[in-house]
Amino acid sequence: MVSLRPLLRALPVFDRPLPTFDPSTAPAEPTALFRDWLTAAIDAGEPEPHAMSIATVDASGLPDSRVLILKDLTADGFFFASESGSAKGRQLAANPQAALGFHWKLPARQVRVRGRVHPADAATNRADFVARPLGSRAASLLGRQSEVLADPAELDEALRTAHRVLDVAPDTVAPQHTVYLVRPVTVEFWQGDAARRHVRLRYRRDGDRWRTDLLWP
Ligand SMILES: Cc1cc2nc3c(=O)[nH]c(=O)nc-3n(C[C@H](O)[C@H](O)[C@H](O)COP(=O)(O)O)c2cc1C
Repeated sequence: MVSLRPLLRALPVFDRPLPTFDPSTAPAEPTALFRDWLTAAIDAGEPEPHAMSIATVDASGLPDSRVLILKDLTADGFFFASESGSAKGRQLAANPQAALGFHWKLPARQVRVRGRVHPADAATNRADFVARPLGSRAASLLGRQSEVLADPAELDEALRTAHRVLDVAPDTVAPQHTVYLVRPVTVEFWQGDAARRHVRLRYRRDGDRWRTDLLWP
């Protein structure tokens, strides 16, 4: 097999104008800084700036990771939605802890979040579900995320059935649809730098307040 190494080594890293980040001006709350950075990523034209990786751990202790969409950010923390019966849903039921990773490539910024995960109650899940676009609701009605798909034709048929169900009963809610809150205990902001003098600022929850540390890059 031809080595990928020369190709990978030739790829530029942080070889573009980048913003600077002065941690001495950072707000007391990480949510405020997250909002600033997300807004900057949107303004910079970052595709899917609200996409994040979420790492969970399975029953054997093996980490797992996938990309999801951030649905909201409040003083409580970071919200996403998925299916409770999926691989991640089962992992979170057994071990309700997760790490989130945001990577905004254009400004070379990363945000890392760690914390406990709390599923929402049935009323919240229902309200979130009915506010989703039709195609997303139909896809969620399949309710088989992460199961083995024996034949792609089964998926097409199941989607047609889900659309028929929603035509007849538009208020139908997928029972597995779950909104999850990640309540952060740490949130780290990382600003990349062409000269590799990256800036890292970590917020740690301490009772009702946040403490901050700079970290060596
Ligand atoms: C940009 C992007 C956004 C995604 N958003 C979601 C999402 O909000 N919810 C979700 O369940 N899966 C989403 N997915 C699919 C997940 O990455 C994953 O394939 C799926 O949730 C099954 O994961 P699991 O088998 O680990 O449970 C998204 C994928 C990408 C690439």
